[in-house]
Amino acid sequence: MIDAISFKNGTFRYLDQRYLPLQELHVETRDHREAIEAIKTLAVRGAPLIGASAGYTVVLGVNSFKGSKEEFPAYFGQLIKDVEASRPTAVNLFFATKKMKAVYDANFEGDSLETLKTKMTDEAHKIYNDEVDNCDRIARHGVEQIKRDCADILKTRKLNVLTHCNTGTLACCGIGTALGVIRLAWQEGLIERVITAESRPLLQGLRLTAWELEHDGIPFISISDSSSAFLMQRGMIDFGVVGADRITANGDTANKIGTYAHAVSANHHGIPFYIAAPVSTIDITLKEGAQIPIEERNADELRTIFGTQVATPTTPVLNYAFDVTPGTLLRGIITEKKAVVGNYETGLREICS
Ligand SMILES: CSC[C@H]1O[C@H](OP(=O)(O)O)[C@H](O)[C@@H]1O
Repeated sequence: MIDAISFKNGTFRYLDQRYLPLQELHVETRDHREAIEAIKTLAVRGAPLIGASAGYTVVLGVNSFKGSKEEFPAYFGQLIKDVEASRPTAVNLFFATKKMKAVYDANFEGDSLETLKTKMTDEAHKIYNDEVDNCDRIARHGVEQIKRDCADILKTRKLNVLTHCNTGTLACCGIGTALGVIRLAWQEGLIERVITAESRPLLQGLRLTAWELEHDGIPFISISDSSSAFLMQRGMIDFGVVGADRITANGDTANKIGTYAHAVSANHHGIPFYIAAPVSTIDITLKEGAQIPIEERNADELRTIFGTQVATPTTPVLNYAFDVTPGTLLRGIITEKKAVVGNYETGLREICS
């Protein structure tokens, strides 16, 4: 398995995804500020992995505290704020800090700081291990849903699947969410070919998903984001499955910019389009997608391509990192608990209770 992140003996180790696929560079740190920077710069990325990394980052911060127990509450509060300021959209990050705060609330008064640090480390590992398990369950539910929805096609041939950005081990701790569904579907002989949309501007699809699929020996082709509608029109895509960064109570879903366009095209062509994500990505407190904070990133991510200037430094740019796909365009939302199909208000509330 690809070693995206790990935490051993107080050291956080991550594979710096900015250099993939051309260079596999692992970084080790015991400094929570460096770990926060790794999340901000997408050295570490992907909603579930961001959540797990946020948990370990809190542990790094707690471990480096040298003050008195009386000084700890203020320090811990600032640490949580700093971690939560790293990226705004993936709700997994806040799911993780909420878990870490719960350990603090339950144990600070009665425990020594050393015991508290141990309990927080255990919680961070639990966040990571739960996401590994969630991927396997999501994959199972996803494959069963695809077998139902694509049964007619499967009578005569295998399926061609579109995916966007990266939702594999590099994003999810385990086999992946959408890519986990694809991996299991491939193992079960359902997949002819994977079509990975490049995912401008940081090219998570062209660089990372392609690297993971090549690593697994799964046949794929990469396309420009704007090609998906044309391939659908030509009958080259049978279904789409992507990940998520935040899903609201009505099924509206924030995911990498470009997802909405794929979903509109899929809907136009009558092609099933799924979200695959753990329950930790569902924000049931938000009624609809318009409430999701959408990250705007540095304009130079568009003006340059990995260090090469392609537009003038003064070119005006709007660089949204995510868009929001209405639940009405989704065939289903596949979670570790079940595939929610149809009434998302009811179905999502049920699995979040
Ligand atoms: C399995 S969720 C991965 C999710 O996160 C990605 O965003 P980023 O690369 O900016 O962290 C993208 O939205 C993926 O779908």
